[in-house]
Amino acid sequence: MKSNIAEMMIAPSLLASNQSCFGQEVERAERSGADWLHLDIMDGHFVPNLSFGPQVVKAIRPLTNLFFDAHLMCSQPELLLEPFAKAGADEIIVHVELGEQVQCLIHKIKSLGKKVGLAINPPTAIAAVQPFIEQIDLLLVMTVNPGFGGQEFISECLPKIQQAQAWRREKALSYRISVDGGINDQTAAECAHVGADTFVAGTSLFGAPSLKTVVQKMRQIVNENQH
Ligand SMILES: O=C(CO)[C@@H](O)[C@H](O)COP(=O)(O)O
Ligand SMILES: [Fe+2]
Repeated sequence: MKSNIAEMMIAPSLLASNQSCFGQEVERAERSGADWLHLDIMDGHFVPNLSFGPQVVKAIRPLTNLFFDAHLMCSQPELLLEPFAKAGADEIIVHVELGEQVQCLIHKIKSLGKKVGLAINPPTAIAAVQPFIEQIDLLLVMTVNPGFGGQEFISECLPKIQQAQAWRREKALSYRISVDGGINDQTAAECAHVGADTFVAGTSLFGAPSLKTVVQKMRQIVNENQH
C-alpha cells in the first residue's frame, strides 16, 4: 500500500466498470498500475441511486492488494461501518452533511482500525469540515453532486481544494486531498494545481479502451501539475 503524501494516487471507481464481471475488472485495475480502488456505496436514500454492498467487497478482496477506498453515500453509515471493515475496506469515507453524527462516525471508523475519510458535497461550505481536519486521513472533495458516475466536473469546487491545502500547510497536517466526480486529464490537472493529491475517476478510466494507458497518462499529468 502506498501512502506517501507527496505521491499522487490514482483511484479508479469500480462503479464505472463492467459490472457483469467485477472480478475481472478489479484484476484489470490492478494490472493498470492504479494505486487504489474507489468503491462507491449508495443507499437509495442519501443519494437517489443504489450500488453494491459489503458482500461484493468481500468477494473482490482476495483478488487484489489494491487499497480499498470505500465512499459511503448513506444516511445511516453507522450500520455499515463494521460490515465494510470486515469485508476488507482499508479506508471508510463518510459525508460531513450527516451533521452531528460525524464525530461519532470518525471515532467508530478509527476503532475498527481503518483510515478515516470525510466527504463534502458541492453545495456544502468548506467550513463544515474544519472541525475535523486534525482527525482525518483524507478529505474527499466531491466535484459533482453524488449519486451517479458520468457527470460534468463542477469547477466552483476548486477553491475548496485550495482552502484544504492551505489548512494542511498551515497546521502541518497530512490528510490527503481527494477529488471525485468528472475527473479526466484536464480536470485532474486543474485539481492537482491547487493541491489535490488523490484522483478518483470512473468514466474517464474504466471507459477507455486501455485502462493502463489512461492511468499512466493521468499519473503523468497530475505529477506535472503538482501544487
Ligand atoms: O462518488 C461518486 C459519484 O457519486 C464517484 O466516485 C463517481 O463514481 C465518479 O464517476 P465519474 O464522475 O468519474 O464517472
Ligand atoms: Fe465516490
